[in-house]
Amino acid sequence: MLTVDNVNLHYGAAQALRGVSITAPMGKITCVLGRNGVGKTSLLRAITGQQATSAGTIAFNGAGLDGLAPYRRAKLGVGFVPQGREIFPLLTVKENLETGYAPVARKDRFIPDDIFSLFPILQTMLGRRGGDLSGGQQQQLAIGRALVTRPKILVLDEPTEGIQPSIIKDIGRAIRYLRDSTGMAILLVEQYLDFCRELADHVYIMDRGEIVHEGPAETLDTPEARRHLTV
Ligand SMILES: Nc1ncnc2c1ncn2[C@@H]1O[C@H](COP(=O)(O)OP(=O)(O)OP(=O)(O)O)[C@@H](O)[C@H]1O
Repeated sequence: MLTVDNVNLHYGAAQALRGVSITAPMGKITCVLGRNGVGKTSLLRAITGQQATSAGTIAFNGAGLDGLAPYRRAKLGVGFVPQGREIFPLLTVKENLETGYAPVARKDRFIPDDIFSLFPILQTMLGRRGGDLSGGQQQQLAIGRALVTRPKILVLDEPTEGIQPSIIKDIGRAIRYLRDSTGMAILLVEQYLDFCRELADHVYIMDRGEIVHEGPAETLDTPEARRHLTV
């Protein structure tokens, strides 16, 4: 499992994470909710190694991640689907998927069939440029690219943002399938409450850089949880 223990993160003098502790067990979907700007993306940046922490520890399946560069964490099985998707617009869908080869052994440098079973549209659009895809298709491509790296934990930053409902359903199904078929850990950050309530095994809520609530998905309906989520 992923263990984040008492982590602080600063941008200059501004503190974005304050003593954050969470776990994301294998075979479970863990969801972190919270309003805009409470530190959700910063938490994922700390986990994936894009932003240095100023205190605390992060470990995955017993291996300390602190101080490791993002590609080293990818090699250890941390797959990341960033906010805004970060698809290469001028590369084809196939080439975008192949950018996921970097951290994998030479023998594993192929695109697993599962990706096309989960997202058939990617197969039909393999030769199209990433920039020509719709937002929802780009999100599927971003998840596909992360799966090419053979992650043991999939970390997703607001996968439903700006995406039409039918594709949100497909993405939810894919995340559930990945949990059940591969036993990977899934950690996702969201603002969309219903998506988390349906999908999550365990939820955390953040407010102003801190974890302020933790529990099973049903606890999202308690007045205390709602208070932290309403604008
Ligand atoms: N590169 C940066 N430099 C300085 N401050 C930053 C930087 N990135 C984020 N922040 C600040 O850190 C705080 C947490 O931001 P963060 O993006 O982690 O929140 P978030 O919950 O993911 O929000 P959103 O839902 O908008 O993505 C905010 O106050 C934000 O302004």
